[in-house]
Amino acid sequence: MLYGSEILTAAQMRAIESEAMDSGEVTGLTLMERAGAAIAGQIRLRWPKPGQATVLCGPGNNGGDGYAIARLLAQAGWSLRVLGLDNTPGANAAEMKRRWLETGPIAPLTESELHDSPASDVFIDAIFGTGLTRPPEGRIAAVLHKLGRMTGGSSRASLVTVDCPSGLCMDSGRWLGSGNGGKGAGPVPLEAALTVAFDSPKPGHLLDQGPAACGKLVIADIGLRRWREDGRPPSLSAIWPEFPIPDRRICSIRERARAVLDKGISAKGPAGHKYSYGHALIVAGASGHGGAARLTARAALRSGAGLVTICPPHPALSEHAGYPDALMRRGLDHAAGLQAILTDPRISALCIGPGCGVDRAVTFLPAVLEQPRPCVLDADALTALARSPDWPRALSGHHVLTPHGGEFARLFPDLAAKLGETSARGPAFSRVDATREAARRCGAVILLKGPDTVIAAPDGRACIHSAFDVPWLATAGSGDVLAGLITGFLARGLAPMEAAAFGAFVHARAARRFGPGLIADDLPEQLPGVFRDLGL
Ligand SMILES: NC(=O)C1=CN([C@@H]2O[C@H](COP(=O)(O)OP(=O)(O)OC[C@H]3O[C@@H](n4cnc5c(N)ncnc54)[C@H](OP(=O)(O)O)[C@@H]3O)[C@@H](O)[C@H]2O)[C@H](O)CC1
Ligand SMILES: [K+]
Repeated sequence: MLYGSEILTAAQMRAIESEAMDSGEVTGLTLMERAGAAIAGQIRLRWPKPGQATVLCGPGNNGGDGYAIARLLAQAGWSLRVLGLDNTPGANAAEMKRRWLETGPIAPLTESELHDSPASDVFIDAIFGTGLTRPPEGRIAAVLHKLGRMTGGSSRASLVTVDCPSGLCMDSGRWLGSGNGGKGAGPVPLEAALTVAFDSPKPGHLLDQGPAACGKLVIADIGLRRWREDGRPPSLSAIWPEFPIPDRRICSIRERARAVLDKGISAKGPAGHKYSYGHALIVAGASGHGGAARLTARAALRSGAGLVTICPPHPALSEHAGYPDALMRRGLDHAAGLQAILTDPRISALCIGPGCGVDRAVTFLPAVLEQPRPCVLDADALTALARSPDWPRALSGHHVLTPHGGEFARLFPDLAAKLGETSARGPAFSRVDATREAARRCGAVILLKGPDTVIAAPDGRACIHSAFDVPWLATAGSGDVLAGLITGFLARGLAPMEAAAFGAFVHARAARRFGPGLIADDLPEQLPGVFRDLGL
């Protein structure tokens, strides 16, 4: 499995925190002090000259962190205005509140007090963290609304959030009380410059509205590693461009990439020949639609598969002449023809869908699905699949489905509808929940495309691949290239979950390497450089 870093849900984080405290080796107050120090440190790193800060403290331990931050910044010469609630929080937060009161006053946490605050270099949102259970309402909703307006848009540089922007569900990256896309009855979504979270990223930092809301994400080590690393494999991990946690057992993407490829039965080595690296077959479509399948085939070739054959109908063969000459072409008109080709045991993976045409995919799907080779189903094949009754029964663990949101909705309309519903209680249903459930139902690996691509296996393993930093990857044909990469890695012998995760990773690396102005044709050409950069 290709891991970037482990992701913990809010409940898992709480459990680890409790375990640490129960051990007697660390107290909750120490953890809170470390959390406060980590955030105060990050603020001082970015604003080295002491300035004016306004800290908004909520009812629980997130608020406790806020009081600790206020005290530490005041000790460092900052001017502070602290807004808080007239409540008695849990013991640790109460102690932090008491310590702050030795330094300065607490104004009521209201919209008008926030409005009257002196101009601030930094606003610190310590209202809700992992303990958010429902959408903010009433007075706190009004405060968040005001905070969003004061720090959004061009002034967003001044908002720092403790653990997460308040109101954001840490398990889903959705604003509680809002429908899909952050719209609905919730507060003005906050747009932070910086979010400092503790120990591990949470799904909500990387999914859906989370990345836009969090801004720059920093993960602070508060000394919980020993209780986190209990030997169990992570059930959810992230692959993302930045790896801010250097001590993680799963941090080095280069090492992981090498290990993943070495595990493939056909890792390229000095003694290999082309058939050792697999043979990928791409079912292409009729004349006029050849580009998509050829992008897939070129990506499969560049992924390191030993041979790639593209199979359009005979009349369309001429359309595929020319570059790349390494690509093999073979006419394919009937399902029986496919069965004949597949008597060659050296064909080690298939792809059907890109540029295939839905009718042709309908014709070929039964023959593709009934044989045991690993196979990527993309684009038109997913539309064709959704049309066949009881389709989940035709799939199994060697199939990889790569739907975008629309294709996912065709295959799993109930899950897509649930993702669009307004969540009145946390945790909200997430893209990880939806993808995991989809994989479980059909027994195949599902890769749900997006800037927050989620990959899930039927056994519950899941991975988020974050590519919010490469918006230019959303270009025509980009998905065809991804399908080709995964097919190539399958042909080389990677397990379906690994092939999908590694495909997503390499795909985004290629886009990142090229930069803006990218078209899908550029992606396969970037792959040699990507592999070289990874030392593969
Ligand atoms: N991870 C760690 O090891 C550490 C985390 N720290 C910080 O602690 C918070 C989590 O603290 P917690 O107290 O569990 O939760 P919150 O502070 O986020 O909020 C809990 C209180 O808020 C109430 N609540 C929840 N939703 C709403 C709402 N919509 N409106 C009003 N009030 C709400 C909730 O009340 P309930 O009625 O739901 O019980 C709680 O009173 C974590 O994020 C970190 O910042 C530690 O400081 C360091 C270790
Ligand atoms: K917060």
